[in-house]
Amino acid sequence: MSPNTLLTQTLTAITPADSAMRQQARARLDQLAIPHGALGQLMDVAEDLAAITRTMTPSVKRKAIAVMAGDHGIVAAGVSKFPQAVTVEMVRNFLNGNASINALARQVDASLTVVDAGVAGDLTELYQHNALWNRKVAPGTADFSQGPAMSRAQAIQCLEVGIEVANYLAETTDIYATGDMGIGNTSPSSAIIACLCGCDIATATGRGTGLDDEALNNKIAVLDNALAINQPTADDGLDVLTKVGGFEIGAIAGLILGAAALRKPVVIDGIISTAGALIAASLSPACRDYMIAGHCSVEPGHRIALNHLDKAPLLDLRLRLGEGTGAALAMNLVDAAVAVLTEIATFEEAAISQADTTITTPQSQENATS
Ligand SMILES: Cc1cc2ncn([C@H]3O[C@H](COP(=O)(O)O)[C@@H](O)[C@H]3O)c2cc1C
Ligand SMILES: O=C(O)c1cccnc1
Repeated sequence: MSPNTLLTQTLTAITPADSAMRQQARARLDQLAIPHGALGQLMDVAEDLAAITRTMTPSVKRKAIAVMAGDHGIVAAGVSKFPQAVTVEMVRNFLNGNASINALARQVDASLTVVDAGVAGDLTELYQHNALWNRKVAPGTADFSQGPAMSRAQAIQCLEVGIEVANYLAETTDIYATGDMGIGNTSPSSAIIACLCGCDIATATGRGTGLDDEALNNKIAVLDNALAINQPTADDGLDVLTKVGGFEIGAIAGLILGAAALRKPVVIDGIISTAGALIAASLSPACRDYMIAGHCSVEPGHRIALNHLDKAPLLDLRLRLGEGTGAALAMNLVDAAVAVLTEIATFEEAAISQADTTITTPQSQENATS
């Protein structure tokens, strides 16, 4: 990588979240007028937000969801239940405001940006739409069951698309969420997870949009063979993205890197977004600090990837959709985490009696007198 590209500048700008601010937040959370730790995972997110934003009063009001779209040559091997045309059709649906992500983004008052990172179909008539970015790297990846999905230059290009989106939105955004659209994209996601988490491809592969047993077995065989042909370097995110990735997955990884460089939180959606998160973490381990895992989907590889990133998902609702839906839903809980940190009084502030540290049970009284 040459030193002056957007990617290298962004990687250089990423530093770990602030541990002093994390400690300060934890100290306050420990003193809240509740039984110790009683708000559970919301308190962990509150601590993360303080460390990410370097303030005890983080704001996550201005929410931006970016849906990265791209197509996949590997659909020719019969790995998805739906035809490739659905990718374009769903992009149109997003722009008309009628998709699942539109409904859930409205619910949390989040903006929606749709990025053509590599859709196979022609979107020319839609580019006039302000919410759609034309950053088509190529009309779909190559079929990675035959050779690499993309060139190394294209992998860097799609990462930089995501960084560009993060930077463009930065001025009006407190918190990002990732989303994806691309028929066939659970296949590259499972392949990325197998490579970067070091697990068997069969354990990381699921039914996607609803494959039956026979089609699932075919998907596993296709992916197993694709990994044997491509031999991605197991711990090299750029090589893995190049050989078995997708343009929208690279753009998701770039969005995460961009958010981390800007010191803003980013809520990660389902298996496709989490595959992007693995690529991002492989390029910059510190960027993991800025990720909030929105949910855990039904796809078996998703749990493996979240464990590898050491991220506890906020929701487990049997979702298996993508588009950013799980991340949008989790934004409600991120709002709640801010309220926990900024609105709840401590024992001292609210003049509430603290827990007894010398609890007297009949047994301990007996011990004391004997
Ligand atoms: C109508 C429709 C809307 C979607 N929205 C998200 N996906 C999700 O399903 C696709 C991945 O599954 P697979 O790898 O099995 O193709 C992606 O487009 C993902 O975003 C959809 C899929 C369909 C059919
Ligand atoms: O985990 C996801 O987000 C997912 C699962 C199946 C299909 N599309 C997306």
